[in-house]
Parts: sequence; structure tokens; C-alpha cells
Amino acid sequence: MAEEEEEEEAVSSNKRYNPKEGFPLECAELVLPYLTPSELANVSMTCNSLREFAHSITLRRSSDASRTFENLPVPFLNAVDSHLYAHFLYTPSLLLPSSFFPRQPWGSSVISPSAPTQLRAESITLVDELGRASSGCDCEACAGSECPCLGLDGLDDVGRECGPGCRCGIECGNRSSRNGLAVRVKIVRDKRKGWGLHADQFIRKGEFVFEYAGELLTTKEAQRRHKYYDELALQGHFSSALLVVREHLPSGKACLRLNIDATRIGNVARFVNHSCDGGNLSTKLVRSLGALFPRLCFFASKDIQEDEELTFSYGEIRKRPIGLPCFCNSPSCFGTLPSEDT
Ligand SMILES: C[S@@+](CC[C@H](N)C(=O)[O-])C[C@H]1O[C@@H](n2cnc3c(N)ncnc32)[C@H](O)[C@@H]1O
Repeated sequence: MAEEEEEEEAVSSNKRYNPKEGFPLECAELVLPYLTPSELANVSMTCNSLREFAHSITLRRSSDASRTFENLPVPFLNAVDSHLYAHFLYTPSLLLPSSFFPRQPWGSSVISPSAPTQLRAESITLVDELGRASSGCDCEACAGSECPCLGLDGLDDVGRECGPGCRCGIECGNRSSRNGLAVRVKIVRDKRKGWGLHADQFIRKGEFVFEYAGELLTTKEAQRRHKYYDELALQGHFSSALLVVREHLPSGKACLRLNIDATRIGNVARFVNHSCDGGNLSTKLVRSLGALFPRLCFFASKDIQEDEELTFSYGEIRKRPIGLPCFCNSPSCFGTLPSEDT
């Protein structure tokens, strides 16, 4: 098609069109939000309009890491180097791993991202032979202190919440950890630790903060990825966010192991750095009644002031002879980050 014809067609279909650049900006609005940072940088070098457009996408990305999945925006702040944001896919809750994740748009003013498929087991409802919910409580709103679901005071090791097995609805007050990020946080760049998560408001001791969302892996897959991530980390700047949690069952003989990898796909919890003194967050496995898997939730283990970095202990064990350096700055700093055999 001749240039004039192209321009005419664009004008008649009401598209903004620059004949020198030959690329309707409506197409950019549809395509660019799906690009990775390096792809976006390449595209932005092709012409001024695309540079401006890519810049507006970058600004929107750095203003909300959660891609609008959380009720509160989570900005990136960097006063130490040129990184404007971290690129990863966002999931507000646990999901099963897949070798193929579709691209997830980010930074568009018109396309809302959709969450990758959530864990289906999370919506399994246990019923008795009459089809009634066989676990969970019968109460309407979990108001009474006798309600069997209650137990989420933030300071025990294991908590219980209402879930798909309960008769109360999603408005029930005992489902706080299912509503995503509960407090204002921001992601702040540090010269030595990379990104870290900071409070953007006062957080009361015992308050639920967020859950650790990512891919729920088999132990075999976790071991494979752990080895691979370790190799990458030793080669240079690579941050893995693979967390292994062990829950000892009441018999004392068995142990439930959860492997959650938030490296490729996760939520804000993937930015929490380690502190050798235990930090200001504690973790707890929370069981929602009727759901198959517990979720790993973070609670404030002390009062946390606005701007304070949120940290927790990655563990006590240091298996690696020469570990990665720890910069937690606490008086009890061990000097290296914890490392375990998986
Ligand atoms: C779960 S990520 C935390 C977010 C990470 N800082 C980032 O930029 O994405 C874990 C990685 O952060 C870094 N990290 C966490 N705590 C640290 C600490 N106390 N000192 C140095 N590096 C730390 C290490 O590279 C570690 O592998």
C-alpha cells in the first residue's frame, strides 16, 4: 500500500498516524504493555513517538508492581542506580507451575491484566453425603468467640481461617488473609541488597501483612530449580525467591513441606530481604477450612514504623562453605545468607 493510502486509511479509521514512523499508536497501546524491559527499550529506540509511549509505560510500571492486582498500589523507589522496576509476572495467590506462562500486560492505560490460573484445589469444598459443607463453621459471620475457625491472632505458628468449607460468605471477617495485601508497602532499591520491601504506613504488632504467593512446586522440581538458581547467584546478580517451608505434623513423625517459588511469578512478598536477627515479620501457615493447601502468611512480629524495611529470617542453616554476603546490618549478623540443602 502506498504511503498516502496508508495515511488515508489511518485517518479515516480515526487512528493517530505519523507517516514518517508508519506505526499507528493504537497498535503500540495494544502491544507494548506485553513487552519485557529490554524489548521495550529496543522498541523505544525506533522513533520519538514510541519512545514517549514506552516511557509512559515504564512510569506506570514503576508506580505499581502489583499490576493492579492488589487493592493498594505498590510503587518502586530508587535513589541509588538506574533500575526503575523489577520485571516478573504477578499472582496474588498460589498457583501450580507451568512451563508456559502467557505474557501479562503491564503499564497499559486500557488493558487490565488477568491473573494466571490459580490453584484449583483452593476452591475445593468438602461436603458430606447430603451435599452440605462438612468442614468449617456453620455460623453466619464468625462473630462468636467459640467459632472453630478463629485462631488467627498473628502470633501462633499455625492459623485457621474460614474458607470454601464454611457457610459464611466472602464478607466474613475471618478471611482477612484471603484479600491480598493488607497494608501500604513500597519497594525500595538498596545498593547491596537489590530491591527490598518497606512499610509505607505504621503496622501494628500481630497484624496480617501479606501471603507468600508464587508457584507451588514438587520437592523434586524445587531441588532442580534451587541448584540452577544457586549457580546463577554465584555467577553474579541474581535474586531467587524460592522458599521452602516445613510444617511438622502433630504426630511428630511426618512433616508437610511446601516449596513456593516466586522468582518468575509471585507477589510483593518476593521482595522481603533476610535479617539475621529475625526481622520484624513472622510467618505462619494458615489453613482455610475446606482448602487443600495451607498458605504461608506474614504477620508483623513487632510494631513497625512507616519507612522501616520489612524483613524476616530466611533460616538458621548455612550449608555453603562460602555463602553469599549478608548485609542485614543487625548486631547479630552472621556475615553470610542462610543456605540449605533442599
Ligand atoms: C527473596 S529475594 C529478596 C528481594 C531481592 N533483594 C531482589 O532484589 O529481588 C532474595 C535475594 O535478595 C538478596 N538478599 C536478601 N536479603 C539479603 C541480605 N540481608 N543481604 C544481602 N542480600 C540479601 C539476595 O540476593 C537473595 O538471594
